[in-house]
Amino acid sequence: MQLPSEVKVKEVGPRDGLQNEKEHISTIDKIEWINQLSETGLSYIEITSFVHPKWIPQLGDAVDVARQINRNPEVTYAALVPNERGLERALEADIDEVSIFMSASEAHNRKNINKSIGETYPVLSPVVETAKSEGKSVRAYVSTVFGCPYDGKVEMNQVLSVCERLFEMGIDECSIGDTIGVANPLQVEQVLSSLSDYFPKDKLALHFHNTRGTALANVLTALQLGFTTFDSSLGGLGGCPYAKGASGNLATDDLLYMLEEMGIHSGIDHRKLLKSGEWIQNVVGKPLPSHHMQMLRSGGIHV
Ligand SMILES: CC(C)(COP(=O)([O-])OP(=O)([O-])OC[C@H]1O[C@@H](n2cnc3c(N)ncnc32)[C@H](O)[C@@H]1OP(=O)([O-])[O-])[C@@H](O)C(=O)NCCC(=O)NCCSC(=O)C[C@@](C)(O)CC(=O)[O-]
Repeated sequence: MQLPSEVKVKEVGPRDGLQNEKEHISTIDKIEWINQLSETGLSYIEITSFVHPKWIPQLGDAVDVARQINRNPEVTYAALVPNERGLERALEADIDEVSIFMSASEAHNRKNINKSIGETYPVLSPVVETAKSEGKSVRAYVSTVFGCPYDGKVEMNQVLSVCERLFEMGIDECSIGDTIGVANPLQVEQVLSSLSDYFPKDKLALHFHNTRGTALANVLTALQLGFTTFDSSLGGLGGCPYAKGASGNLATDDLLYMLEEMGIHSGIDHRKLLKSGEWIQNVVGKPLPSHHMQMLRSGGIHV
C-alpha cells in the first residue's frame, strides 16, 4: 500500500466542535482548551468563528478568545470568516489565517449563509483580497461536496466550479467538506481524482464527518491517493447547525491512532491530546463520541 510518511492534521474542535453545543461554554474554558491544544504538537488550530453571533451564539466571544489565548509560535491560529464585517473582527483579534466558507449546493449555502452561491462570490472576494493585503493566509471550505441534506446529490461540475472560483480569488488552500458524513471510499476516490485533474493535491484538504462511521475509511482512501491534509476535531465533537443530521467530525484522537500505527508522522503527542480530550469532555458535560474517548471512559486505556 502506497502511503505518505507525513501528514498535517488541522484541529477544528474549538470552532467546528463547539459551534453546535447548546450549553454555553465559558470564554475562560475555551481559552484553557486552546492553550492545552497548543502544547500537544498540533501545528494548526481553528479557534473560533467571526460569523454573526445571532447565527452561532456559542462563538459570540470570538474576539475575546482570539485575543486572550497564549500564542505558541509553532501554531497557526485560524478562524471562520463569512464576510467583510467578520474580517474586521478577525483582524482586530489578529487571527493568523482566515477561513472563508461556502457550499457546493444551493440549498445548504442559503441555509448556512443566507445567500445563493452566485451572491456569495462578491461577498468573499474582497475578504480574500483584504486578508491577503494584511499578510494573512486564506483557506476556503467547500461544504456538501459529497451530498447535501436539502438538495441530495451534488454534481461534480458544481464542485469544480466553486473550487475554481475560490482559487481564482487567491485562496491558499481549499478544504473539501463531507458536511453530513455521507461519503464512502469509492465516492472519495472519484471526487478526489476529478479534483486532482484541476488543482494541486497539496492545495486541497479533506474535512470528513463520521456521521455514518465512514470517516477513517475515507481518510485511508485519500491517503492512498496522495492527499496529506486532514481536518478533525478532538473527541469527535461537532457538526454544522445549519445541516440537518450533521454530527461528529472525524475525531483527531482516532485519526492519530490510525496514522501512528501505520507509521505516518503528524508531530502530535497522542497522550497529551487524550488528556485534553478528557478535559473538554468534562467541560461540555457529556460523553464525546470518539472511540478513544469511549475507551477512556470504560477504563480500556489510561492517560
Ligand atoms: C453570513 C451571515 C452573517 C449572513 O447573515 P445576514 O443576516 O444575511 O447578514 P447581513 O449581511 O444582511 O447583515 C445583517 C446584520 O448583521 C451584521 N453582521 C453581518 N455579518 C456579521 C459578522 N460576521 N459579525 C457580526 N455582525 C455581522 C451586519 O453588520 C448587519 O447589522 P445591522 O446593520 O443590521 O446592524 C450569517 O448567515 C452567518 O453568520 N452565517 C454563519 C452560519 C455558520 O456559522 N454556520 C456554521 C458554519 S460550519 C460550515 O459551514 C461547514 C464547515 C465549514 O464546518 C465545513 C463542513 O463541514 O462542510
